[in-house]
Order: sequence, then C-alpha cells, then structure tokens
Amino acid sequence: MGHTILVVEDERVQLESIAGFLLKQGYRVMTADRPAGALVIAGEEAVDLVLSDFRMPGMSGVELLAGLKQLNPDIDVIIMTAFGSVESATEAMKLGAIDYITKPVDLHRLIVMIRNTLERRQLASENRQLRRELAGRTGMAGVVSQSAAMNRVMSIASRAASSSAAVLITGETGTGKELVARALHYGGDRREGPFIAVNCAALPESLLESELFGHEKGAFSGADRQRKGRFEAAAGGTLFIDEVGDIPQSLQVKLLRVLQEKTYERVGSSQSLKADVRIVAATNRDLEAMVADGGFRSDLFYRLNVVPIRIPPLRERREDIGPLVDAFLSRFSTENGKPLCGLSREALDLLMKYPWPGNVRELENVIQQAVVLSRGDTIYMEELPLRVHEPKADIASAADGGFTRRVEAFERALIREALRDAGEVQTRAAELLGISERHLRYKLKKYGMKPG
Ligand SMILES: Nc1ncnc2c1ncn2[C@@H]1O[C@H](COP(=O)(O)OP(=O)(O)OP(=O)(O)O)[C@@H](O)[C@H]1O
Repeated sequence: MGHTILVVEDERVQLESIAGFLLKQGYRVMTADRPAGALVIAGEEAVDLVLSDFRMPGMSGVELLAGLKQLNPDIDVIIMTAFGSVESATEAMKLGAIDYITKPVDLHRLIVMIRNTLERRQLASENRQLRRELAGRTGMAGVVSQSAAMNRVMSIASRAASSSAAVLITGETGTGKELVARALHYGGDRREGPFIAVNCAALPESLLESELFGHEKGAFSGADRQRKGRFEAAAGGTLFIDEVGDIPQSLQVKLLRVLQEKTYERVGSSQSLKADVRIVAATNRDLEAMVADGGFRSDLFYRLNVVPIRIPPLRERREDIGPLVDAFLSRFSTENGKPLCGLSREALDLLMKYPWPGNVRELENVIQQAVVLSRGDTIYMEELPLRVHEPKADIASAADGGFTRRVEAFERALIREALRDAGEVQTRAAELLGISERHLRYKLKKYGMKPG
C-alpha cells in the first residue's frame, strides 16, 4: 500500500497493539510514545497520517497538532480520545484534525477511517494536480482579484507575462506570490515550457548550489552520479526562485553571473551551459533594507527587480475576501463531495473583520476546514476556528469585550452541538446541556439562533 502511518500513544500496550494491527494491514508504521518524539519523526519521514492520543505527558494534544501542522500543513491527523471527552476531540478538529475515534479503539472502525482518510487524500492530491493543469491553461484567470490593489497587481502581471524580463514578487507569506508567478508563466510565451520552482530557504548552502546548477559525478562526497540542476530543468520555461532573500552571499555572486552572462557551470565542471530561463523571484523579506545593511547584493537586487510586483496583505484588500471565500467554498465542496456550502451572514462578517496574518493561505485553510466539518449546507460562525472569533491583532476587539465575546462564541458552539446531538429537539438538548428548556430558549433568542 505504501502509506506511512505514525502512531503516537504513551501507553505501550495500546501502542504496540495498534501498530501491530496496522502493520498486518500492509501499512508502513512508525511509533512514538511521547509527542516530542512524534515531532522528530514527522520532521524526518514522509508521514501520510498521524494517529495520536490526545492526552499525553510532556505536551498537550493541541500543541502536538499545531507542531505537526507547522511541519507539514497537509498531514492528516486522527485523534484517539478517551470515551466521554468529546469536547477535546471537537477542539482538535477545529485545529485541523481530520477525524477522531474514542477509546478503547475499535480496530474495525479505525481501519475504515484510515482507508477513507487516505483515499480522500489521494483524491485531493489528484484534484490539486488537475487544478494546476487547468490553471496552466487559464493563466491569469486562476487568480481571484476584485480589489483595486489586486487588479493593479494583475494588470502589471499580464503586461509583464509576454516579456522575458525578470520579475520580483514581494509580499507577506500566503499572499499568493507563487500563484502570481505561475500566472506569469502560463500567461506568457513560455507557457509550453516547464515551470520549475526552487525554495532557497529550504536547503543548506551546499545543497542549494547543486540544486540550482546541478553537479558532476564525484563533485563532492555523495555525488555518485551527474545531476541536472533547476536551471537546466527550467530550460525553455520559467525558473521561480522562492525566498530569494535567503540566498547566502557566496551564491548571490553565482546567481548574479548567470543573470548577467546567461551561462553557468554544474558544480565540479568547467563546461559552460547556456541559461535559457525566465527568472521570477519572490520573497517575504524587505530586500531593499537587506541591500541597505549589506545582507543582499545591490547589483543582484537590481537584476532581479526589473519588474517589481508587490502583493498587498489580505487585510489591506478586504474586498477580495468575499470572492475568495466563494472560490474556496466551491472548490472544497466539490472536493469533499458536499452540497455546495454557503456562509451565514454572521460567519462572513467575522471573516471580513479578521486580520488574516496568514493571508490567503490562512483563509483557504479556514474554509477547507469548515467545509470538511460542516454537517449541512450552511457554515455558521460557531463552526469557524476560535482565533477568527477573537483575533489577537485586532485591538478594537479587546476594547469591546474580547473575553465576553469568546465566552459567548463558546456557548453558541455548545448549544449548536447539543441541538444537533438531540436531533434538534429542544427539551432533549436542554437536558444534554444540563439547563432548563426555558433557559435554552432564552439563549437561542439572545444569540438569534434558529433551532432546526
Ligand atoms: N488571489 C488568489 N486567488 C486564488 N487563490 C489564491 C490567491 N492568492 C493566494 N491563493 C491561494 O493561497 C495559497 C497560498 O498562495 P501562495 O503559495 O501563492 O502564497 P505565497 O505568497 O507564495 O506564500 P509563501 O510566501 O508562504 O511561499 C495557495 O493555495 C494559492 O492558490
């Protein structure tokens, strides 16, 4: 089957029994009896799915989940929770866990859950691939833009696309720099050629050099055969140099030479190769400030910055939030086989007010999660993550009673859940909540929540 599952559980007997069972099912299984160990494994191995206990010594389930998602935002996590602590499971799902199972674990249910999750994962990745190909054909059309600021960005991009001038895209993380780089490629004359991306922050200096330029067999210990670099792979197309501000000084010189002379050599070779690429670079750093304090070569900066494109953060172009929400809702509803979801008025209001420190990527994640968790065709504000309810960076919200708003959001979530579990029967929901039916009716009225 080839999928790798990481099981995290501090009770050894449980850990071994689940791991043994999954091994027999043909999965590659890794185990950790402490959350810290799990993070080490997830950082080093290509893990597809994590099956984790929620209460363990040393680190809370919430922290573990956040750590795993930081290492790999695409990792799927299933939580194992003690019978009766469904709140923590719901909390885990709000934080991005894909599903939960109560202990003692029913192995039959577990395997169905794992198969479904892995299958959905496979479909999602195929979908992403198709979307990329489609975006390839549609070029600029794949980029949602409604605000004047974003329309300006796209107007510059469409004019730059048909030239071969170097473009430098700046903007905070998640603003869409790579998406715009792809639009530049697929909207231009080189669209039939390859679009190759290299992330300069992800690799140590020595590897980055051979990643960019390739190496000859025997160029350094471990180079047991010749390897082509990204410049060669991108021949006839576009090379997207992401996080260009992280390129070490020694490589900045080499990159500058390629841009000036359009030739380069593989590491360990003296034969010059012709660089036939269009360069699009991106960074979330302030390159001009780096130039001023000597961290980035000014000559390289000017070579890269022929056409500068600055993508503003989402909080400075709130008109884009609505159309982006619509685009993501339709994409994720289709991907998850759900009826086309809409957002309640209050939910959309919250999204419009939130400062979006993670920009469009964060909005995309919030909508994806809400669609996955939604039980009907409407997403209510209670179904949005807590941070959206009380944004830390939003100073106004502290002044108008952040604490009360948070308690209220929590109350609403509890009520909605109880109503659901009670099949929308108010008497039963009140019983589940341990309050009188009158009290429940009062709360429903206060929050303007419609039962049913
Ligand atoms: N205007 C947009 N329309 C549609 N989708 C968008 C838009 N902007 C960003 N996205 C989506 O948001 C996600 C993040 O975008 P992208 O990876 O391009 O950001 P980035 O600025 O390159 O991030 P980083 O700096 O972290 O590498 C992607 O899934 C992208 O498709």
